[in-house]
Amino acid sequence: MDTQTIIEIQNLVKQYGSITAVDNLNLSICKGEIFGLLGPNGAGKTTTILMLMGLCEPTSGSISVAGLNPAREPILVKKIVGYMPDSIGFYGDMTGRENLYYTANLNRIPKEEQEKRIDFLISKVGLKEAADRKVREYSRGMRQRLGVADVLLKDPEVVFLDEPTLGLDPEGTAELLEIIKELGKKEGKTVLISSHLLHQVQAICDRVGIFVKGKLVASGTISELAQKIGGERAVEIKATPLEDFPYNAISAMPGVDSVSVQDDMIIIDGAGEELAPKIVKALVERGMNIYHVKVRGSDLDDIYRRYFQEEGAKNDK
Ligand SMILES: Nc1ncnc2c1ncn2[C@@H]1O[C@H](COP(=O)(O)OP(=O)(O)OP(=O)(O)O)[C@@H](O)[C@H]1O
Repeated sequence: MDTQTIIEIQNLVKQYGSITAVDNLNLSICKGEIFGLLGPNGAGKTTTILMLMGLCEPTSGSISVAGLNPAREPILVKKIVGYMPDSIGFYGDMTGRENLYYTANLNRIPKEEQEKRIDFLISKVGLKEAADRKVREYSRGMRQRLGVADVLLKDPEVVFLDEPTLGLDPEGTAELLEIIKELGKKEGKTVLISSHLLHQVQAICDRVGIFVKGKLVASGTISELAQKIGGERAVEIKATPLEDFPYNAISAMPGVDSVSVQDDMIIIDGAGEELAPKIVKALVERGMNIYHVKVRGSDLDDIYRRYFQEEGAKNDK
C-alpha cells in the first residue's frame, strides 16, 4: 500500500452548544486505505465526515484532505471526495441510468465522457440488468449499489460511506462489501466507512477507529487493537472425537494455564495467537476432526465490547 497520508486530522473539536460531538480527534489516514469509523449512535462519526467534507465547520483544530483545508476550500474538497449518506435520495420515477446521468450533469462531467463512464460504473456495481428499470422498483441492495456508482461518477480520491450496508440482506451485503473492497485494493481509492456492524467492517477494513462519545478511544489494525487491550489469551476449539482430546499433551505446552470443556467446546486458557496453530497441528496429528478454532479477544466484537467496558468504567469513576 502507498503510505502517503491523504487525510490528516489534528486536535479536531466540534461543539454544538454544550454538546461536544467530536472531542480532540487526531487521526492520519493513508492513500488507498479502507478505514472503519466505529461507534454507537451519537459517537461523532457523521460530524467528523461532515467536517472532512467542509459541510460543517470545526470549532477548533485542523483538517487536511489531499492537502486542502475543507473549511476554507470546500469547493475544491468536494471535487475530490464522494459521499454516500445512510439514506440516499434517487428519483424513483427515473431509471438507475437516468439518475446517474442526472448526477453526471450536476457534477459537470463532460457530455462526451458520460456514456462511457456510466456504462462502466453500472457494470462495476453489477446493475447491468436493472439499469433501465425505474429506481422505485429497486431493492435496498440495488439502491445502495447505485449509490456507490453515483459516488464514483466524479472519480473521487476519497470516498465516505455512511452505514453503507444498513438494512441489506446477507447476499446484498456481501456483494456491496466486495465492491467497496475493490475500491481500495484495485483502484487505490481511500475509503472511510462509518458503521456499527462490526463483522462487516472487520472483513474489509485495513484499520479501524473506535469512537465513544466524541472521542477516538483506539485506532489500528484489528490485531494491534487486540494486543493493546491485552486479549483474554484463550483458544476455543471444537473437535471430535472429544474422548481422543490429548489433555495431558496440550496442558503441558509452555504457556498453557488450563484446559477445560464447556459444553462441546474445549477452552485452552493462557494460549494466545501463537499457540493456536500448534494446538491445531497436535490435534490433526492425532486424527481429530476440527470444526471451530477461535482465539478469544482477537475478534472485533470482543475488542469493541472491551473498549466500551473500559470507557464505561472510566465514566463511572
Ligand atoms: N446539527 C446538530 N446540532 C446539535 N447537535 C448535533 C448536531 N449534529 C449532531 N449533533 C450531536 O452531536 C453528537 C454526535 O452526532 P453524530 O451524528 O456525529 O454521531 P454518529 O456517530 O454519526 O451517530 P449516528 O450513527 O447516529 O449517525 C450527538 O450527540 C448528536 O446529537
